[in-house]
Amino acid sequence: MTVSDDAIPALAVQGDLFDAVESAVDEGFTTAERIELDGTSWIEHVHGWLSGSQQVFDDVLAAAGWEHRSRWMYSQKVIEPRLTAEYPDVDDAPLPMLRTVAATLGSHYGASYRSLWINLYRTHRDSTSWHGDTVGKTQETSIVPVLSLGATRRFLIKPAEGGRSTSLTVVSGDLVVMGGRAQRDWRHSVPKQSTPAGPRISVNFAPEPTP
Ligand SMILES: O=C(O)CCC(=O)C(=O)O
Ligand SMILES: [Fe+2]
Repeated sequence: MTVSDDAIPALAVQGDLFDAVESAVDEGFTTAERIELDGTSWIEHVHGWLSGSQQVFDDVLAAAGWEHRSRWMYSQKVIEPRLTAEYPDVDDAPLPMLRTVAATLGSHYGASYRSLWINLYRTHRDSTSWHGDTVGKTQETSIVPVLSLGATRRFLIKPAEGGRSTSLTVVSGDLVVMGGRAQRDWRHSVPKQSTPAGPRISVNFAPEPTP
């Protein structure tokens, strides 16, 4: 189901024209903090990677083609607790700057990012449950970057076979990157929370298979 534009404005955070800041990424990834999850998987938290992220949030919120997806789980149709916009080709992404972002990520992580999907968590009640990204089905190892915009939320990752989860508190402009076997051996999620939060957008980049 495509969400009509009428459904979105209530979420828009009032942008002040005079506060408009140029957005820019840190090409040196100087604030990257890497956590080795195990011998073959890692997660990296790049704090404040994108500056001027509020402007990017506003622009993506307004321009993306949001869909409210549902899928069959056993015999029940379940509506996902978030909105999504998918762009199999970054050239069709709602903002040209996302192409620059994809290219910068590609050269830093030695991968090629063409395809992306964007999530909108309308409130603290929206979420993404435990999963590994589909790239894990076809690629033994992969590097999946996720750019956060808007409200602060928790990003969790735990071993696929169960165990303690590692929690990252992710603020607007932060980048979270999962690498190695993280999509096969680990599961990640953005849980619902009881503390009220405004809307958050995550931009997820899928790596092309390496030839
Ligand atoms: O929103 C996030 O930070 C992660 C979303 C995610 O893992 C996904 O859509 O596959
Ligand atoms: Fe994911």
